[in-house]
Amino acid sequence: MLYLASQSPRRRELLGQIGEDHRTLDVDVEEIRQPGEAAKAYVSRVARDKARAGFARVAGEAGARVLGADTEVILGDEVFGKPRDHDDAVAMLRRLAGQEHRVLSVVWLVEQGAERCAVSESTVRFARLSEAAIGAYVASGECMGKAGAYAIQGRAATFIEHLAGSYSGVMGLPLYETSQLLQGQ
Ligand SMILES: Cc1cn([C@H]2C[C@H](O)[C@@H](COP(=O)(O)OP(=O)(O)OP(=O)(O)O)O2)c(=O)[nH]c1=O
Repeated sequence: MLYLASQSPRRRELLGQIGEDHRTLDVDVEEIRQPGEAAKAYVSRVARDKARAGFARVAGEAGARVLGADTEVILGDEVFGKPRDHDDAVAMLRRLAGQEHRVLSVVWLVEQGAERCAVSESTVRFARLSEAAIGAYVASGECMGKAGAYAIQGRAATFIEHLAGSYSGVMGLPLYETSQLLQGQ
């Protein structure tokens, strides 16, 4: 049985999109970047911790495989996770406006005796945004629970001038890379 160790509705929907039959596991992993920890190392560590925490719950089942993922928005050396509140979301969107940033999604697959991962890195360019546009977006509530305080699959689609990489990766689960991982590639 394949498990997805995630509480993210986007990840559940995305894994369903490619027809992968799975069950979900609710895991709670602390997302705190260590001082000096490189962005990619941090995203990978958190994704692996989620997959390991999930696997610990089902390790007794023969053939259990567990996916865990993490997505973060990276601007220069800064890592933007999910905003704490609306003020934090406004501050993130002000920084992203008119700029190009990276979105890093790492997926780990943990099973008995093996742990493997896949990485997806995308580049997203935001249009310049007025204070009114940022205010209206944050008031819509869509920013909450999303890395970088935006959702490409939602109204924030109107902010994105250019994307190079993986749409599903930005949304939280890179489907090409995940399917390669599941096929053992
Ligand atoms: C950039 C971006 C992120 N997101 C979401 C995907 C993730 O759910 C979230 C990033 O937070 P994560 O910490 O990666 O995931 P999560 O806490 O939501 O879920 P879990 O740890 O249980 O798997 O941001 C979008 O939905 N759209 C976007 O465009």
